[in-house]
Amino acid sequence: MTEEDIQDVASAFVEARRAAKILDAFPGPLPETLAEAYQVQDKALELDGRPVAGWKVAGVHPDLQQKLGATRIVGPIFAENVHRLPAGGVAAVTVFDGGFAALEAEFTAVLARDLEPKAEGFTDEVIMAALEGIHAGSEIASSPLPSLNAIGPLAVVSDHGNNAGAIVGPVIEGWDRLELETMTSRMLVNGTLAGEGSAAKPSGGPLESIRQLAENLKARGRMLKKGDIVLTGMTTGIHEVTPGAHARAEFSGAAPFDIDVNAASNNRGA
Ligand SMILES: C[C@H](O)CC(=O)C(=O)O
Repeated sequence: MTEEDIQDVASAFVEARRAAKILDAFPGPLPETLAEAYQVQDKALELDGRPVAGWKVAGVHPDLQQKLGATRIVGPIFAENVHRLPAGGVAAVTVFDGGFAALEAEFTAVLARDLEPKAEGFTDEVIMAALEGIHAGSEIASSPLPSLNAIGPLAVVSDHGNNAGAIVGPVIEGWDRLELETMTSRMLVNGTLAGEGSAAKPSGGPLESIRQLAENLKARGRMLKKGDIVLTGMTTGIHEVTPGAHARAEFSGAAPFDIDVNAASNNRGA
């Protein structure tokens, strides 16, 4: 991609999100590498200008991991799209009506302090020492481009990692001592069970997601800061929704929370 391509693709996604305008195709040449896709993501962050309160991490399909040289991808979460439900309750979230929209039950880390790189790298011990806790949570994944997820990780990274928000629910009781398999999750959409899982679903669990995110951000001259949140990867599936949907997220060791899905409008995009 040329510098002009990067600018044009980033600007098209930022404008489409700002105006809640649906795109009928990827707006320009698709990046050929993840390095190019992150250049688009960084340009979009620069053009958008809103404060970032954290990051989402998603798995890369095993068939694509070798070609892309990664097992995870990441994307930013804007502060205004973070819903905090410390005791459970209901979050009213927005998605792009006619675009891609999905909810995902995710173990969600909150940083108690900056995650500084150490000589030994971002080890489990280094990460655990920087965490305030791991919470029940949900990603609101949405893009103005309905085919974004189907096109694949290069497209997803280019459009803000396909993120439109996060719910940070109650802290998981015993988060710092439980085995990953015993930290279970399930999501119901419109009253029907949509999927079940556990913290073991993203290979290596939440700490591996945070480690790969920290390495990714370091390479981009960024870092995880005190108060940041991290959506550590879907555990029960990618549950596609449309405005008007209602969902419930249930995690072992935490009160449940509910989600009301609304359409983003041009004065409150995602
Ligand atoms: C819907 C996203 O593009 C995928 C994702 O967030 C995940 O797999 O996790």
